[in-house]
Amino acid sequence: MEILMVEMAKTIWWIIVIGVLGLGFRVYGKAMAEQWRMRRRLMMQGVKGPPPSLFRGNVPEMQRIQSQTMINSKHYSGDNIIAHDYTSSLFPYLDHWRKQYGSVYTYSTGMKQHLYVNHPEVVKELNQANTLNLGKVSYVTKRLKSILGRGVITSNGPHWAHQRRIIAPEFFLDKVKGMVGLVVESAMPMVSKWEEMVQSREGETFFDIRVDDDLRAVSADIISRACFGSSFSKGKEIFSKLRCLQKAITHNNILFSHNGFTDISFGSKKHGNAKIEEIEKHIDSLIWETVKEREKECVGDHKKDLMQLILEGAMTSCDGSLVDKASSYKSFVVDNCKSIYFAGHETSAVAVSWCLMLLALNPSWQTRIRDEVLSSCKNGIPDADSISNLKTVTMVIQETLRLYPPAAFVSREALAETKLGNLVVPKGVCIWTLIPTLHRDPEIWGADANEFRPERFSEGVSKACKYPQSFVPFGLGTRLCLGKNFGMMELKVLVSLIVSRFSFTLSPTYQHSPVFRMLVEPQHGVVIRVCPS
Ligand code: HEM
Repeated sequence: MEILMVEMAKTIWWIIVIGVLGLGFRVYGKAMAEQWRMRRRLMMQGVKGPPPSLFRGNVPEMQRIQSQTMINSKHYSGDNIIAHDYTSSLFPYLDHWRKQYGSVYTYSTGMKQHLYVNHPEVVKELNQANTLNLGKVSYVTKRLKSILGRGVITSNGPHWAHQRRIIAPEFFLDKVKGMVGLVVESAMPMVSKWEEMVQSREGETFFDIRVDDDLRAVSADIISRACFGSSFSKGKEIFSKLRCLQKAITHNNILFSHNGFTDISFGSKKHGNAKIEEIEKHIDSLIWETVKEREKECVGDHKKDLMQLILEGAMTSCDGSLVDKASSYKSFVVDNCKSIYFAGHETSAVAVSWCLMLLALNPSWQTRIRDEVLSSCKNGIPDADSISNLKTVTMVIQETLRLYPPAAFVSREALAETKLGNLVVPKGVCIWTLIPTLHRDPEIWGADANEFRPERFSEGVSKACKYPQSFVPFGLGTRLCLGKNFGMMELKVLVSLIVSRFSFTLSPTYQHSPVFRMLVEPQHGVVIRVCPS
């Protein structure tokens, strides 16, 4: 009898195992078949691409190309640095396939079919597609959940549209103009600190400054004060935790690592290790504490800064039916604060670092900026009026954003079948536009596309290149960067203040090594060699 019971238990156990495996294979098989169907539909429209393996798509080839590139990596210096199209070292497989299949091709990472789009005409279509059918890539937003939550950057559909409507007014041009003074105030302590450092080295012929951390701190201060008022006293801690989180998340390739069965079954948890979850919880509670402090301080008496708009927006969202119930008041507020914190400070700080690197290699442009700032701005300090006269500064910043756009990709997922001109993109396909490649395409920018020539922007973007819609440092279409005006103003102020006070070259200790950590940033920082004037 006992033996019979054991045998029965064993049989039941095997039935369960076989049932679960069968179900798993069915789900997996269905998802795989879907991917193959998407690929076939794209190929029938003339889109080519590397042949994928059955389970892992083109991931093995991506890994092989990537490791080959690491072995062959070169050392860059001087003019070589500017000419270096770093996409060939950061995303070598994309570059490899572009040369093989052209500027529109398809590839697979197993459970995801991708469409690479770097043709100016198709990018234009993407720019003009005024539809909620193109959202952010869902598997990437899952992986970034700890840092951006379900805020405006990562959400889609009506929930995204609602959040964007709440945040957008804070960054209208007239509002941004009113924040110039605040940006100057935040930047001056750093500039004075650098001046003191240089003066204290009297007698020495040069002084090296690693600019990145100081710029990050200034940019963090700016965004805290501009968007969240004085109540963000915990800002410093939040920023340093966000940076830790960014490094922890980008330890793995967040964009193109293999998305297999585990991604379908376990979603974001697969990548969530204990360290990431711990930092996330810490950041969320820091933000929530500051919100509570602010609510306690006084009610209804606040100036309408971004924090106030988000708080009011969260109230209406949670009362109404626009947002599904899971999105509570707390996560609405925390996620949007986190998003603005991240989007608003890393991007600007990295852009100024790259700009100083390029100016260090081009001292004649430093002189032109210095002359312009000193002649247009009282005491060399920009204000709401003089900032719009800084034409040379603007050109240099545009050229920096062309050669070193901090955001490497515009990415979208077709949430429903979508038409881009003549191309029908099946539902579920992820679309990738590699911004630096588009910005260095000689077809668009001419034979000098790999050179630093700010004068190409002297008559605006429309005259700088053949297809103006291909200049996309702030992204494109309906998801265009919300902080574009604010970011440009901030860059102009910082570059003007620094360049009008210091002449500098690139320190020999600078190691040119762009790295992708959600943004393309200088892996070892930018070190400038300041010469006392
Ligand atoms: C140099 C500075 C900056 C650069 C290069 C930059 C770049 C970008 C890019 C490429 C996107 C994605 C657009 C797309 O998918 O088409 C984006 C989105 C966004 N950026 Fe920026 N950004 C900068 C500064 C800022 C600042 C200062 C803020 C806010 C204070 C900000 C807030 C946002 C937000 C909220 C989004 C999401 C918009 C949406 O999905 O609707 N950015 N940015």
